[in-house]
Amino acid sequence: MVEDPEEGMLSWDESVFRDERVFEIDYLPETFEHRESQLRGLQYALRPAVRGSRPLNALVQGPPGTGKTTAVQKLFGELSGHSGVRTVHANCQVDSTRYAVFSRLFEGIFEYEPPSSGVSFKKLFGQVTDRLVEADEVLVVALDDVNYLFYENEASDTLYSLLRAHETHPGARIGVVVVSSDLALGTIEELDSRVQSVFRPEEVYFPVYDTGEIVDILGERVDRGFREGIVSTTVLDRVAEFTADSGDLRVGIDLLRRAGLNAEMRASRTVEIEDVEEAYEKSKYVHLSRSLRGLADSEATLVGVLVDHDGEQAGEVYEAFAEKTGLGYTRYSEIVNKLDNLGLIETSYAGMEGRGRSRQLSLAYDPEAITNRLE
Ligand SMILES: Nc1ncnc2c1ncn2[C@@H]1O[C@H](COP(=O)(O)OP(=O)(O)OP(=O)(O)O)[C@@H](O)[C@H]1O
Repeated sequence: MVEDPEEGMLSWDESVFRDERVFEIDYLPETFEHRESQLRGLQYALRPAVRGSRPLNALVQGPPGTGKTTAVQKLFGELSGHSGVRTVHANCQVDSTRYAVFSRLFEGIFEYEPPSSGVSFKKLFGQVTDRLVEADEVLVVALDDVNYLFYENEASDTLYSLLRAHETHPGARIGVVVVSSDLALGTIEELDSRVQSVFRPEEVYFPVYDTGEIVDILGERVDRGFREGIVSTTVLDRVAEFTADSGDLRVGIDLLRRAGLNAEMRASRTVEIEDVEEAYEKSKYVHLSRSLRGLADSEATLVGVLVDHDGEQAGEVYEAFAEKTGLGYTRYSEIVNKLDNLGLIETSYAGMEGRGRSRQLSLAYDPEAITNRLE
């Protein structure tokens, strides 16, 4: 390495990072501390699969960024090493209808995509279950971010098909792990009664990490991601405080990476508190970016309309929205509810009437932060 003559300065070919990939969103951590009891709970539910039996269903709940997806991925990785077990992870933010979920299952099982049109749901379902029976495999399905299936009114149908598969297609063995980060959603209570009567899941809760746990987890990332001596304990503590305030570990991981880039920008060999504080101005929006990324065009359009009509009555906002999209009031109301559930907007009843059109709609984030991320 060529040393820059000026002490403490990075030269062109130096980096504060040892391995920047550990801060990427889809990096699966090697160590997974502070989730022992949750892993045990899930293992208990899924263990029958390795013996060739239908596993228990599970309901995983907890706020965003508390390790739910990572826990499921770890266990699925272990399970898929067993012959006779097939695991498929569906992200309902992407696959938000029953048909899309079953297409994902088809792809996971056959290892190629189903034809893009002309296949009925019934046929797709039959192909999936026939194959499972033929191959003598147990299927474990994760419905991650299941709240999106609820927003589209598809949750009951999807679960009903999966949970009753062994009755409609004898010999099929399917277990479901339902994952939700929307705590306002009473997942089980919101399902149709016909589904509730067959869905008695093992419940596993993921609480937010406390500051000490965050320091442990992020400290491990720092060791892997940064070169030695770059991030001091004081700086790590500051990152952990910001992370604990948001409750979402993603904020901390994003903060570390951005703070490292800021230090490099200053050509500094150490990350300082000021790098972290500057980074926080962006990292605090990781949740916003993630929610916006999952929106359909018409939904994003409504968010855009609200930037210009922030705080107005639902009826007024609708007029501007209809002008852009031509969509009807019913669809508009559904989108408003979804954005409300996602925490992107806040709704309140302004007048005495308490009726739909008199609801007041406000953005839950700084309009400028939204505009920058909508593009
Ligand atoms: N105990 C842990 N050890 C190491 N990394 C962790 C731990 N818990 C979470 N993470 C990391 O935090 C990030 C968020 O975790 P994950 O995606 O599993 O959260 P989640 O609860 O599924 O979030 P959401 O509900 O928003 O989907 C991931 O990058 C993951 O690697």
